[in-house]
Amino acid sequence: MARTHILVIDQGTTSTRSIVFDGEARRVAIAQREFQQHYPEPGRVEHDPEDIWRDVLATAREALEASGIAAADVAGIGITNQRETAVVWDRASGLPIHRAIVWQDRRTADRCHELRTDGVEDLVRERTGLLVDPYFSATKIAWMLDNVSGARARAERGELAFGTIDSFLLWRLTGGAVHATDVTNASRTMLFDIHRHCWDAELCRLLRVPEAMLPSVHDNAHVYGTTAADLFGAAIPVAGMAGDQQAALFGQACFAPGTAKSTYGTGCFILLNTGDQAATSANRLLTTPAYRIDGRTTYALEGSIFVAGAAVKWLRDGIGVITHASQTDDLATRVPDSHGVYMVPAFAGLGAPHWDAEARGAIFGLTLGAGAAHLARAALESVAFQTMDLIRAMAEDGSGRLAMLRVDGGMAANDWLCRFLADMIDAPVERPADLETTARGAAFHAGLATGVWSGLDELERLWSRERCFEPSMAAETRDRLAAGWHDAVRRTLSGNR
Ligand SMILES: Nc1ncnc2c1ncn2[C@@H]1O[C@H](COP(=O)(O)OP(=O)(O)O)[C@@H](O)[C@H]1O
Ligand SMILES: O=P(O)(O)OC[C@H](O)CO
Repeated sequence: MARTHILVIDQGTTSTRSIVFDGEARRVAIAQREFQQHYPEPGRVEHDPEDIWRDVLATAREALEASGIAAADVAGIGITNQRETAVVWDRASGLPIHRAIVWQDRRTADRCHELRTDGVEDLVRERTGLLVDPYFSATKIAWMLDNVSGARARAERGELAFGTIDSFLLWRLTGGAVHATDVTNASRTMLFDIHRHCWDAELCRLLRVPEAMLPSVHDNAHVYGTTAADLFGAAIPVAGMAGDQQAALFGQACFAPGTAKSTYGTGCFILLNTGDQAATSANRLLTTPAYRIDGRTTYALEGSIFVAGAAVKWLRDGIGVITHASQTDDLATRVPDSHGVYMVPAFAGLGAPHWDAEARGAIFGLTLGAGAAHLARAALESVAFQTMDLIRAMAEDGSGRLAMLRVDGGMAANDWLCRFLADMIDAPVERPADLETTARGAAFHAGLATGVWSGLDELERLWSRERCFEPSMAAETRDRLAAGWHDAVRRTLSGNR
């Protein structure tokens, strides 16, 4: 019997999901686990790679069991992951030498400042499409090599391996046989030349990362290796890998230049397909590979927002204003406006277009009339305002007016947010029938590599829309709200650090 199902491992910032898709890309089963975040000091965020591995195995086995599909009927595994998060492990034992340093971690802000002062930024922009920021992996890797005793010498001798989460999982899934990554994850390290498609020796030297510890880099749809037989009862090919934001673009079937998606998870990442052109931005957006299939690269412009759902999580876990994230929908609907309250959620600095690692969160306009509903509304509004700024930046960079924006991620379940977003970007917001588009994108890659699906036309037909939110706000109201937001951002950037 032909193998027709795909198992996807979606390893996000706050949770790990495994999902089984059938040959029509329909979700058959899902298993999910939240895992522990470590905040050892202000500005530092770490994950224990062993927690991640434990949850990957547990959810993959659970999803397989719930689907009723035998491992032998799975055509391939797709992996998609939180990007940039850096793991360094010992090749002989397979054990990490330090907890993973997460993409939100700001500990290397000073080092990045130094690099900018040394004039490295232009080279980084030109070769990698990125800016010098602690967000990306390179300075996190160097930090581990400099702060774990003996690590740098071991890395230089080739005893240590670096990987983003995809690469670490591939290593574990294949029983230590394969050390590889895909082009989208490689491109987030600040070490990968996105035009020549290889690790850049000069950047490795400047950023002090020995090339001996880097994985080999492949297409997104590619058979990377097979799982160790004892893990699932049958060997399964690992046939697709992609960073979660690029996977979401693919899962949203944004295959044509000019199409865009925005994913609302912990952070929010807007990617605009620019075709085979690695378009550059005059507004501090990133240039990044969207996918590479059969050796052909499609690029995207990316706007990276560090805090989206995390602001809602903070309302829940940080200050206890809500007990469940979805309550923000109802709370925001209950009040006619935010009562002049603006939240600038710079909890982890500000990403595009400001790139200010030192900025800290702020709430403006509090009066005695402000309550929980206004705070919840201000948090949701801040996510839409940030999206608006980045879509305007893309338009200024020459993308033209956006015809529509496809949304996904856990927070896109929020109807109020989607309506407000359509108003603020003044374009329709389309929500797909299944919000698990990140996993779908990874499934598409694994399905292409294993022959479950034949090409992009077929994948486009598998996408379906659940709802479209049309803009209806008066331009004058939009301009007034946007002006209030920009004023709050200005004040945050000038004084709050
Ligand atoms: N209905 C909702 N309204 C607002 N925020 C939500 C809603 N549901 C989930 N969220 C937020 O979305 C995030 C979870 O989305 P998810 O895509 O699972 O994130 P990740 O992949 O980064 O772990 C959480 O930060 C949560 O606060
Ligand atoms: O975990 P998410 O979905 O917020 O995604 C994290 C991004 O990949 C970070 O670049």
